[in-house]
Amino acid sequence: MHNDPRTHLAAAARDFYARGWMLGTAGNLSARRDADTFWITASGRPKDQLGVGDFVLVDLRGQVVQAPPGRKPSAEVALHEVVYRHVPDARVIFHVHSIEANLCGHFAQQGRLRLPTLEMLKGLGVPDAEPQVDLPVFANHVNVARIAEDMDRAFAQARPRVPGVLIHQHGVTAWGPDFLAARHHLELLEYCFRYLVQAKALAIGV
Ligand SMILES: CSC[C@@H](O)[C@@H](O)C(=O)COP(=O)(O)O
Ligand SMILES: [Zn+2]
Repeated sequence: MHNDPRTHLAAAARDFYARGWMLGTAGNLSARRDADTFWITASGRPKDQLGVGDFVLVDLRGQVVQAPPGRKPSAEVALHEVVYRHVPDARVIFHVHSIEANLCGHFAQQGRLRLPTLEMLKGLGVPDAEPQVDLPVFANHVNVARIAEDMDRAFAQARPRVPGVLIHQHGVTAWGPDFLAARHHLELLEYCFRYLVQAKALAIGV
């Protein structure tokens, strides 16, 4: 039970809820169980109170493999599938709704958000001295399958340079090879978002 990914996902959800990133049931988290399947949060559950009965096992085509009674996979499971299919070393995915991520969507141009040239981008795998890195920003369709199609098409052309994407007026999705790396990637992106919002408020060019 100690190494059950569901326990780690529930702990991450409590942490992110406390940071204000998963309020009102928002967001969804997943972790690969093996090459073909991953655990994902059940839809509509309070993210500060998840137990092992709040996770659904699905395969990479979105088929439910195992679900506790009355539980359905996250409505956004298709977005997790796209990431797992295209990014072989993604084993954990965190999707949260922070205020700063949503404000930053408004700073995007042509579907890309230029990240600030911060030392911390090294933690996102960008070692350049003057990093010029864009985060992909996808439109938020009511039909989640349409967002997944857009992501699938974009990832097929080029995987994002950093381990994350933004969905406009919705939230951020970050991933990593393990729980700690995925959390660090999410924290670093959220740091960039806070930086951009505050820089804008102070009218500082980044
Ligand atoms: C608070 S509504 C948010 C949802 O519409 C959705 O965007 C979300 O992140 C959570 O959906 P869920 O089906 O619980 O995984
Ligand atoms: Zn969402």
